[in-house]
Amino acid sequence: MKQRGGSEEAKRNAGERAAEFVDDGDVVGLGTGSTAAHAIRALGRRVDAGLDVEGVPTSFQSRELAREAGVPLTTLDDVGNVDVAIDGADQFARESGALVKGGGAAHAREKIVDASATRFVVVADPSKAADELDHAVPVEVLPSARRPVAAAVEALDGEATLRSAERKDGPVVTDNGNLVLDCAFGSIADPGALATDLSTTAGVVEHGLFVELADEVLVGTDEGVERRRYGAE
Ligand SMILES: O=C(CO)[C@H](O)[C@H](O)COP(=O)(O)O
Repeated sequence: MKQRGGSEEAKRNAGERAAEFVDDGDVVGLGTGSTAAHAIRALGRRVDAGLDVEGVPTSFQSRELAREAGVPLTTLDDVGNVDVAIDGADQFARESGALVKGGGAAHAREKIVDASATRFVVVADPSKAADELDHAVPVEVLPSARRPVAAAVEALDGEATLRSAERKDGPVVTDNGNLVLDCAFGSIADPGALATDLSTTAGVVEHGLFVELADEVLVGTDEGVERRRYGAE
């Protein structure tokens, strides 16, 4: 699995704390990435100890990991929504809890699962915190829409770069068979407005701005976990 961001200890602390929030009988959204992976493994240990849960994976990676960890799986088709979603982020805004996600190109499925959750818990390390979001926004596009979407991003004063695969010649292809444009906009003063602009661009399957979705962010450090809550709880 790709290693991004802060220390493994910080990620483990955040992921393991989030797994404690899951109750018997819950359906759990299983996020993607190295921090969410700690939550999936911790959940697997709780299942071994008798916890009755089902997980909805957000990617090929989280499905494989859940199987290895012994977390029983279901689908949104079967259950409709999840009780708790636990997922990572590439960046979060300290004040609003708005997120940039999609470092693992899984943001389309992640958004479907995370948005369906009664409680969406983000797990992160301190390197992900920002006063204003400025991380490039991953945009999943239909392959035939790559150039028109790149032009639309430019019209929004952004710069779109096709994400390249690392151990394959050519582009990253998502779990849904699409391409990813990493779109740099500099500092994003109004993530909600940019999210609307991207969502209404023809050919965009999903973008990595998650605005007003997170209920809390657990920021792991080497020493423990800081809990930041957002929205009405
Ligand atoms: O959005 C994601 C995948 O699409 C990940 O949650 C995000 O990239 C954070 O990953 P990590 O915990 O490995 O830093």
